[in-house]
Amino acid sequence: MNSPLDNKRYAGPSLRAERVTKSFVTGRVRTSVLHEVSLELHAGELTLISGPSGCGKSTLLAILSGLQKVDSGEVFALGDKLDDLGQRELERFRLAHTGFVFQGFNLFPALTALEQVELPLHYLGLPSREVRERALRSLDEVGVAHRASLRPTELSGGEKQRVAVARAMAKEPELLFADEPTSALDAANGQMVIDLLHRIARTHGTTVLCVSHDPRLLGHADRVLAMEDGRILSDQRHTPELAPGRSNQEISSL
Ligand SMILES: Nc1ncnc2c1ncn2[C@@H]1O[C@H](COP(=O)(O)OP(=O)(O)OP(=O)(O)O)[C@@H](O)[C@H]1O
Repeated sequence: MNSPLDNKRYAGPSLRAERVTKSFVTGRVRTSVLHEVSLELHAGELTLISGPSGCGKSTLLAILSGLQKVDSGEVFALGDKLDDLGQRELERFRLAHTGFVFQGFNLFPALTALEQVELPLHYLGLPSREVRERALRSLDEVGVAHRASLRPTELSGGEKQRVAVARAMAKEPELLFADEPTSALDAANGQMVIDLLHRIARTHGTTVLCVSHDPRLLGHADRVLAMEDGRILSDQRHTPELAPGRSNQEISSL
């Protein structure tokens, strides 16, 4: 097995789940959330997992990203079996190879947009100059470089989510996970964020996995997995409605 800290360009499916089951026990009640879910995800694609509230989307994302353990079954990320990694190795794997975008942005109130993006790069141990260059490049890529010195209270919802995307991308992760990234946004900003995630998948070869119950996103993914009651019911490929020529200036105007 490769070391989990190797720079990974894995030729097979970047994420693979084999007959994954998961249940939660609350008091005396056991809730089965995932029933033998199997899937393969590939680099350079935006895959959307859609389905009604409570069907297990976030649990599946948490398992595929190593945040939660399976009850049975196996998960492979960039060729590594996640269950074989110890807690420390898993944390290092996630730091080096994964990025996350959440519904609530998860920005630190006291930090400027630039500092939010720089923070994980410092954790990676990169030299200060590279940290600054990468963070500025990442903010520029999502169209908010002109907001670099502002704190979250001074940013719109769409700008906050774009800073969160920049923070996730600055590490140049192979795997990018987004849990309901557009739920707190209006239609125009929601579309902008999903198109950004799609563009990132295409231009960086990133595996982007997005879970959402927002039907407006369906047309913006390369692939849609429809979930219900802890099972994947369908797996469809799309030609996404994308605006590839959108400039950063246009993005900034939203
Ligand atoms: N830590 C936990 N402890 C107990 N039950 C949990 C836990 N996490 C999730 N569940 C339950 O598992 C089921 C699936 O939850 P999950 O968050 O994966 O669904 P979801 O499809 O992402 O829903 P939503 O769209 O509302 O976020 C729900 O019934 C939820 O209450």
